[in-house]
Amino acid sequence: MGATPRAVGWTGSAVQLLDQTLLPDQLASVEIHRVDDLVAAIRRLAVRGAPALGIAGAYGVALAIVQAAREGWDGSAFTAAVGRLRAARPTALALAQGVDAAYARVDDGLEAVVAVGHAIADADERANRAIGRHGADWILARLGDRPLRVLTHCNTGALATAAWGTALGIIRELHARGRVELVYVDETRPLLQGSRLTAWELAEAGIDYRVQVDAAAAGTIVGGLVDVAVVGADRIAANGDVANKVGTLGVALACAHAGIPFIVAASASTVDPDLPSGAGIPIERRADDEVLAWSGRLVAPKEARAHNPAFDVTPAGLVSALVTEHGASPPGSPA
Ligand SMILES: CSC[C@@H](O)[C@@H](O)C(=O)COP(=O)(O)O
Repeated sequence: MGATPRAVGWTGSAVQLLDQTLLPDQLASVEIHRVDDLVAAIRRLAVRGAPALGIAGAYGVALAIVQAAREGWDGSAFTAAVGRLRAARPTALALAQGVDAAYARVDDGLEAVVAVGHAIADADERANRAIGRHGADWILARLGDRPLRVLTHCNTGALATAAWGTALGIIRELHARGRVELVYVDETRPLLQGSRLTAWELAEAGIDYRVQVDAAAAGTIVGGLVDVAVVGADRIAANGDVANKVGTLGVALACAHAGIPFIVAASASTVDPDLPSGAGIPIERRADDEVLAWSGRLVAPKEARAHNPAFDVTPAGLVSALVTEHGASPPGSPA
């Protein structure tokens, strides 16, 4: 079982992505040579997960420099391309942060912009390792130093980050300490990041897991089969409200009912100081066919319309602890 390959990289002239839409069947990379191809790759979730999107955003600005030189863009074509990249997915704060940090160095040239992408990736990996340690410490201090049954939603692992993972990084750390009995993996409708990606990462890491449909999560939690739930975040408002993959709120509500901890793991940069509460977090709406079709076949009447928000917002009051690289704290307090 090898280390999970990097989700995002820079080849010297192109963005390299591990195409996550192909997992778990194929582990294959694609090289992206045009900014609008990167925008399309982000929209179809070839690369996804907030921290990985931040790295892709920074390298995407480098790609814009390369493409502009190749195709003779003027300044407004460059700015427009960077704008399309920044807006490719609205909920993950990291994408805009990665694009903005790289764009601020454009006048210093390609290497300076690429260095921003490398620095974001390095900082993310360091943050994730610290999140893993702090999260495992918090959980074991409260639940007792024993093997635990953990539930997670979506994918927050190496595939979603520079390496290691946030919530999945805590699970990896607990496993390294011999403290994981079983992980319940919500499949994560409609795009199955749980069953396709998290289950694959757990299998690679040798961690025992069961995939369950999202609708089973509340019963599993309230039925006493789970000791703790750990999830990631795409954006956290200043008051601690958390936007994460749709279905997270249901997990949090079930944890509150069952009286078990609901832990959010994310780098401190995920907190958006400009948003007083979760009501202001932009929630991505995705295409109807993600819900209404299954393996290319319609599974609803052909006139059906879908409600397909990609994220939901969990109120801070349902979050037992926010774990960042700085430690575990009650949500809404300084991270
Ligand atoms: C460390 S990843 C944190 C979040 O980005 C993750 O939980 C999530 O919701 C990802 O959603 P996705 O739509 O797959 O990009």
